[in-house]
Amino acid sequence: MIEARGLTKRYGRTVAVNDLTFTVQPGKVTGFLGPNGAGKSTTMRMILGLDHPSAGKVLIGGRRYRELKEPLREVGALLEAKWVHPNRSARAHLRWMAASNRLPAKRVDEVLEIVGLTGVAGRRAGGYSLGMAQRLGIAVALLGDPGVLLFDEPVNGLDPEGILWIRQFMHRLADEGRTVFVSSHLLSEMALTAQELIVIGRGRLIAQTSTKEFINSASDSSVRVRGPEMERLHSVLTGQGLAVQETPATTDIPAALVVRGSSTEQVGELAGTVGLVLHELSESRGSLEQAFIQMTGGDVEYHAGGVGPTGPLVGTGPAGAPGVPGFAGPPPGAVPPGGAPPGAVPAPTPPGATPAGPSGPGGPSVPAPTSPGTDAWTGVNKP
Ligand SMILES: Nc1ncnc2c1ncn2[C@@H]1O[C@H](COP(=O)(O)OP(=O)(O)OP(=O)(O)O)[C@@H](O)[C@H]1O
Repeated sequence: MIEARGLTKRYGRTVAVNDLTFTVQPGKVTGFLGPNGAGKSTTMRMILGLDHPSAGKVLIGGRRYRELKEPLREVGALLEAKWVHPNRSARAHLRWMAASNRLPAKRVDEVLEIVGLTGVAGRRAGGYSLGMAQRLGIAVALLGDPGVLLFDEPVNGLDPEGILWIRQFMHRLADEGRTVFVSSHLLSEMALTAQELIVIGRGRLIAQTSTKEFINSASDSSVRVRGPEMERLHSVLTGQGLAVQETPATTDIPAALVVRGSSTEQVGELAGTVGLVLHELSESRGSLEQAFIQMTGGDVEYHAGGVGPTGPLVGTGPAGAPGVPGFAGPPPGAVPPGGAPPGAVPAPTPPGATPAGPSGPGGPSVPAPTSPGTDAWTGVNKP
């Protein structure tokens, strides 16, 4: 289990992590979700003792990282894949890691097998693809058979096969009862990977909730319904206080009613009770990414094309409901349609502009201060 309490990190005037309190439970994959610059990597570095909190604390199994007697046996991490000496083979690298952490050499072949690198373990790591390098990084993280695993944006740059492998692998680790904490800036990816979500924006907690609940609340959904007696259908639905909109027919799509704030079950049952025939009854769910941008919009540090927090990326309409008239989009920091997700904390007032840091577009992704010797002891994959 990982517990953060009031965790804060300041770099000069930049508050990278702001009073974060959350818990990561064992036995499931927990996603750490936030836009670029939200403070995910900084938080992970503090969990791993690579950075010191300015305030608050973070505990692994009830202890600070520096208090762990054999850290590699307690926590493994994948922060950046391409850090192995290019001329060293995967096996040689793992043997060196195992020896410097007093771990049995036989564990090297075990982890190579687990990540599927046995067949290429003798090849120089410099020639590995990104997917293979990620697997090697994961093998390093698993060397000490730790109960807690951290992955920082593990699928970045991978092809679909690599993404699927990592996703399934994380599920397997969680099924074994481990604590699996994985960061991403993509809600769509986390929707497929994580059972639980911790969502942050500009270093602050936005929500800690199950992925299912977060998605249900975050993305607007509507029911499309049509039948031969549209007028009667309309009055039955509005008679129940439902918000109903008519959508006219197009060349290939027939006219229908769009019902917000309801479900296909409710609409179908209402029609059924008055004996109305239906020709269509379907649910459409909004785009997750749109919902996520909307939810964290005021907390995004970097916007494409240098657009600020009040620019076009924010408030482009309700999630996945482009073209719905009368919706101008919420102000930055506003809760999504349907209210805040369960477990949501009040949206913060966006602080003043912070200086662009080194993790901005084009900059290195993890500008961690160097801690000589730390890598060998933690198994943290840093360049
Ligand atoms: N060593 C550092 N010195 C100064 N500022 C830093 C440092 N590390 C991070 N920051 C700043 O802290 C904030 C959070 O950065 P962090 O890398 O933790 O975010 P992130 O959510 O991991 O983003 P990304 O997905 O882009 O990696 C950013 O404003 C970043 O510029």
